[in-house]
Amino acid sequence: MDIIFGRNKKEQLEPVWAKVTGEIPTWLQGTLLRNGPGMHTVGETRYNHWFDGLALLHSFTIRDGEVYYRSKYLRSDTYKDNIEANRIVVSEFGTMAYPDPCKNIFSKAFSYLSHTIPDFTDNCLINIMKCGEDFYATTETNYIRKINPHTLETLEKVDYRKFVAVNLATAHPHYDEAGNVLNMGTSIMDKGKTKYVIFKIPATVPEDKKEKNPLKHTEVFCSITSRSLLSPSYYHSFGVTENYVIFLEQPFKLDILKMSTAYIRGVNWASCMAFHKEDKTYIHIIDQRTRKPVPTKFYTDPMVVFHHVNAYEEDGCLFFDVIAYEDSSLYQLFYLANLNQDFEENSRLTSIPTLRRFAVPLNVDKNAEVGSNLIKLASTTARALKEKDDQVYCQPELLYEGLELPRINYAHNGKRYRYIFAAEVQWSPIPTKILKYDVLTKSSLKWGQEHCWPAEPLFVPTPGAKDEDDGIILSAIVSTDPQKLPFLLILDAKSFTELARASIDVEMHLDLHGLFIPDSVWCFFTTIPTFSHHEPPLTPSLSPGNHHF
Ligand SMILES: CC1=C(/C=C/C(C)=C/C=C/C(C)=C/C=O)C(C)(C)CCC1
Ligand SMILES: [Fe+2]
Repeated sequence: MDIIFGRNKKEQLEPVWAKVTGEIPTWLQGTLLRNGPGMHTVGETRYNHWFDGLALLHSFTIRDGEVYYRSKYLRSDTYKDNIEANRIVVSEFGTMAYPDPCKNIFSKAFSYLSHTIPDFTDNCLINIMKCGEDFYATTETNYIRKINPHTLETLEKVDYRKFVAVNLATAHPHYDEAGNVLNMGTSIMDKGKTKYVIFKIPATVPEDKKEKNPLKHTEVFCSITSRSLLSPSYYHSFGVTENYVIFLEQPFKLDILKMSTAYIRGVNWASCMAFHKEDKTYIHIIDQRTRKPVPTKFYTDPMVVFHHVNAYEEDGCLFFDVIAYEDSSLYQLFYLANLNQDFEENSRLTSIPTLRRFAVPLNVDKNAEVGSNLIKLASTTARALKEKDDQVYCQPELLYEGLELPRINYAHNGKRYRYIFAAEVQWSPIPTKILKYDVLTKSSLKWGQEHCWPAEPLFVPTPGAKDEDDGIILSAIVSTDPQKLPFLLILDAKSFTELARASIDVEMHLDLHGLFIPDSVWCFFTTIPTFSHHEPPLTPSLSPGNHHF
């Protein structure tokens, strides 16, 4: 297991052709671009946690039934500083690092304390975000890194703080139909307040505006004051519907005082986060029309959510589906020391990830009896119990046990939907199968094969699709069997049967998240991607001249 998780992966700068078996649908043309940790040791030093690893971007380009692969380390400042020093010099989630061992530790500590919030890493290893015509590698700090999605080159380092006052931001933004980005971040102790800030980055900038970079037109959509100045909630994603935003202020919290002294105490950021099992989970529902939270105070039992699946409005209710845990043990499991030979014993979750559906009444009858259930629908067993003082206690419906890394047909984001594509996980954090879950019939289809560890399954719709599941699933599969090459799996999303696989002779890393860029998007680029002389010889159908750029 150490080999799969902890070993540094080589980058594959020259595109390498895959061996394709089966048939790739001819309409499927584009690039699957994904991100995840790839380097876990630098010189003699080793990261403690899998989420610390240096970002390795990889892409699978699908053209005319063929696939080629490449990968490249994100040349973040963190990467460059580490490589130059030949040791880890920048702190990550699970590893505190000391840039200059010769320098007087007190002077360094003093400079950190005087800032309260230290400068975070730009090792953007979690996801890829599309912002206007630009693509960014993202993590959860205030930094994102622009990348060239074709060559995987690293471009500008962008500090969110230049455009919106946030110290942290999620790696899971939402997009509306026009491509505008909606994201959330935490602003820590700014002007005496700690807030959760929802912000919008426009997809396009009006012609008459001087500043062409959409980020420069970022606007704050709404802010919610944290319940506590010094211990805001940690969150990894949030939900949207057509008219609302859903934010869970969960009892998995950051301790800002601990963070401000972590450096001198020699502890990592992860140790400054704690699950408060005695606290509630507050459900904030923000009305997009008024840009204000609805007045009713909704809450539920303590839980930890990393991934929101989807949400929608129907019959006067707001439904939201999340993958929830009973505690924060997931983050504990990814310490590399646990992901070793005795992995089966050391990496058991203490709570299994479950798909839970919440139903929130949008018009709360002030005169409803205390204790009454405000959800009067036959379609769900989720309840919302009226309490005194405008409070409503929400009890979810448990839909499925043992799934993570959920994706949907994004055309249904914020709308009524039926299918969830996810990785099946049981008591260990390792996906063993890919799953299609039907929230209507509560039935599932699965794909799995011995020794195969699938990555997050991504849905790509068929052009002109009618049904929600008209399309294909893409998932990068790594194998624990050294004899077996990793491959890009292409499933028919309806039947969940294999259409094709593209095996690639590289040591592929386990990744986290990414996106698919259909070839039609390339034509928006000012510089049309051309094939460099490093690339494999072009077949006539692959030459740029023959392509529909
Ligand atoms: C560096 C850093 C952070 C990094 C968090 C990361 C890298 C989280 C990754 C989460 C993943 C991959 C979850 C998957 O479900 C914090 C804690 C935000 C704040 C302090 C500085
Ligand atoms: Fe995630």
